[in-house]
Amino acid sequence: MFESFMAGAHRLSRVNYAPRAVAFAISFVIIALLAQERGWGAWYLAFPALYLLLYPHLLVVAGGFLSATARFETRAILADSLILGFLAAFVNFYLWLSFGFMVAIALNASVVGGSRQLLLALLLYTTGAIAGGILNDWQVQIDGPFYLDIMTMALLLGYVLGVGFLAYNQNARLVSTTRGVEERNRVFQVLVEISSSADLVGEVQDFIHDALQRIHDLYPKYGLGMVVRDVKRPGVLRFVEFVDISVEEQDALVKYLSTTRTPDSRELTWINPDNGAIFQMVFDNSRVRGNEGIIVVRARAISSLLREAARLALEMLGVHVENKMLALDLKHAAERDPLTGVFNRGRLDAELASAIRSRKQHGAMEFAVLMIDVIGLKGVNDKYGHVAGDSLIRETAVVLQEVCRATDVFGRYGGDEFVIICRGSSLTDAQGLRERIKRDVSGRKIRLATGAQETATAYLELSIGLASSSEVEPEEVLAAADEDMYRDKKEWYATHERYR
Ligand SMILES: Nc1nc2c(ncn2[C@@H]2O[C@H](COP(=O)(O)OP(=O)(O)OP(=O)(O)O)[C@@H](O)[C@H]2O)c(=O)[nH]1
Repeated sequence: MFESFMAGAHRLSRVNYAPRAVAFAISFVIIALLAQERGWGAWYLAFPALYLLLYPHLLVVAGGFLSATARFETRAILADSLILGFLAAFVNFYLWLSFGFMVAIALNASVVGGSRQLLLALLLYTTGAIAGGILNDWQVQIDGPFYLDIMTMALLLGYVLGVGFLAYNQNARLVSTTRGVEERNRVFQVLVEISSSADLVGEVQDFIHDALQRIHDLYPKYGLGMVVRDVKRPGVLRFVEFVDISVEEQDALVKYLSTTRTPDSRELTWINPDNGAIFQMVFDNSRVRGNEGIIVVRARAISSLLREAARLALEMLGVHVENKMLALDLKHAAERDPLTGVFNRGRLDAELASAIRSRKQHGAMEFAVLMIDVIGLKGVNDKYGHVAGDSLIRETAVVLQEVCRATDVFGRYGGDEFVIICRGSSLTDAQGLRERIKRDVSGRKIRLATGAQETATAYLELSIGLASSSEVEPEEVLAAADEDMYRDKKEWYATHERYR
């Protein structure tokens, strides 16, 4: 009940309440004992009783009632100074009590308001003492019975220790709050860094690696892991990244996560049965495109802040993985030929431009281009229909792709024409590739789909043109390869007269 009255009071008033109430109550006992010693009448205790026993409680309730600020309490301390000065005169300046009052108000005022408040408090204490002295005809009796001296000293000591203890606690709380705020700021900063790094880092895997590394820099004592998996099929782990976790433990974690469903609470503690290591896992709940993010922390327990950071990082990860996958899909769609799945003309042009640039900047970077045309596509179209023609184009792409080296850039230039760009290759290398195609691919028997489950066969015939930057200007390589291809085609028709 009283607690609820007090709840509205300022924190400073609430902190001061208990020490004030206790110290005042003991002061009253001392005054009562002194009154008995000196034979003062009971009526003499009415004012001290009201002030020392009742006032502290009324004060804090009033503070609560008025929803008072800290100022209310600093004013109350000044009022205490005046009244305690008055009380000092009232007890005929009994030395230990007067001294104790003064020390207490000086201590209180300086802790709460610094030197200005201290000066004011001492001034008011003196004023109260003078006013009380005048009213009390300057009756002075500074000594008291020994046991009261000791009691007052003990009270004073207890009060000083109490205030010191409170100040220490307040300070400790302040330090821990400051630490919390600092940590929060660091976490926030890292999350911002992760977010902005997403635009710089190209691949999702690199992004996850980078994000995890940054979180690890923040919490270096924990081993960390980040996993993106298919929500419906937990066994399908799309991305897995670990920092500061041994290979054996990585294997155990991957195995465990492949078979574990998402817990309802989105949190899990897992103990590796092999070595007893404890892992905390936080699951992301925004299932972007059917994926789920998991952050793994090797720790007995994690702070709520780290948990919160993990959640935010996962949310961000979800958004960025989504964006990156979308961008990859778009990039894939933009540079691929829909019929064959190999690079389209746009990508081939870009690769060619890049090869031309390199050749111009670094003279040694030679490149060669092979232009390949399917002979007789029109005939296939006419004889078996366009489905069969498409099938021939697709099969040609497959067999040519097989013959290319990893460094070659292969694509469909348009219609029945394919291009291979050989970067960093000499003319002899490219000639070798052309020979390989002529030998291994040309003349191959191809099965063509002609419609509903029907097939036909055709022999793949190719005319191949070749040009290299070692022979012509880089910009002219493609046109030269095209020209060479027509020469080759003519030659083919010359030797295969019946196809005319
Ligand atoms: N089925 C199909 N046909 C295509 C496609 N693109 C182009 N063509 C056809 O392929 C033929 C290409 O023309 P040409 O190169 O003159 O025909 P060709 O029969 O290969 O003649 P040569 O190359 O001179 O031997 C044209 O008839 C186009 O209509 C395609 O995507 N699918």
